[in-house]
Amino acid sequence: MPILEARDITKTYNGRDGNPLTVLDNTSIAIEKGSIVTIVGASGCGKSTLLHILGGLDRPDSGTVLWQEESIYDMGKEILAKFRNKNLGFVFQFHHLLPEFTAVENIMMPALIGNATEQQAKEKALLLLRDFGIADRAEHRPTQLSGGEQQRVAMARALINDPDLILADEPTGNLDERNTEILLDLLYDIRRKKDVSILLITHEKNIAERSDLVYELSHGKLAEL
Ligand SMILES: Nc1ncnc2c1ncn2[C@@H]1O[C@H](COP(=O)(O)OP(=O)(O)OP(=O)(O)O)[C@@H](O)[C@H]1O
Repeated sequence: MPILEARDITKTYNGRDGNPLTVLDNTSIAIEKGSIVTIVGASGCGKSTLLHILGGLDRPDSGTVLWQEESIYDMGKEILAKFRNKNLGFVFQFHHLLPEFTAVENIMMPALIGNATEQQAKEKALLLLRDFGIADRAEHRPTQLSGGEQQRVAMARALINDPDLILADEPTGNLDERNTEILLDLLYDIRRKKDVSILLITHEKNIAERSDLVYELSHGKLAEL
C-alpha cells in the first residue's frame, strides 16, 4: 500500500495572458513506504504546485490525495494541519527559517506545535544538530550560518517530529556542489535509518540518479523515466 497517493489530479490557474493554464492534467502518482521519488521537469511546468497539493498546502481543482487510503482534503482544516505537523516534513529551496530565532529554536518549533515539552523538543533538536555536524551552531541565528548550514537546520526542522514522508522542493537549489553532497548524504542516511519516504523536486541530475523512481512532469502529466 502506498504511503501517499494522488489520483487524477487537475489544477488550472489563470494564466498571465488571461487564458486558463492547466499545470496538472488528470495525473496520478503513488509513493511507497521508504522509497525516494524524484520529479524533474522544465521550469514552470507545475512541480511545486504538485508538491503543495501532495502535502495538503494547496487544493487541486479535482482529484484526490490519499494518505494511507484516507483523503487528506476530507480532513477539516485543523485536522489537516495536525496531520501535516505529525506526518510530513517540508524542505524548500529557500529554507524559510525564522530570522529572530536561533538554529536550535527553529528546529524545535514543529515539536512545540505538536505538543512536545520544551525540554523534549530541545533535546531532540540538539541531537539532530549533532547528527548533521553543526552542534556548535545551535545558538546561531540564520544570518550567522552559511547557506549549507541553514539548509541543514531546515532539514533538521523537517525531521524533528519523525515524519513518514519528506517533501523537498529544490532542497539543494542554492547550494554549491560540496554542500549538495552533504545534504544528499544526510537524506539518504535518514532514509536508511528511519525508513522514511522522500519526494524530491530537483533540477540536478545526480539526485535523480540516486532515486528509486524518477518522473518527468510535462504538459500536466507525469511519466516515469
Ligand atoms: N497562484 C498562482 N496563480 C497563477 N499562476 C500560478 C500560481 N502558482 C503558480 N502559477 C503558475 O503555474 C505554473 C507552474 O508553477 P510551479 O511553481 O508549480 O512550477 P515549477 O515547475 O515548480 O517551476 P520552477 O521549476 O521554476 O520552480 C507557472 O507558470 C506559474 O507561473
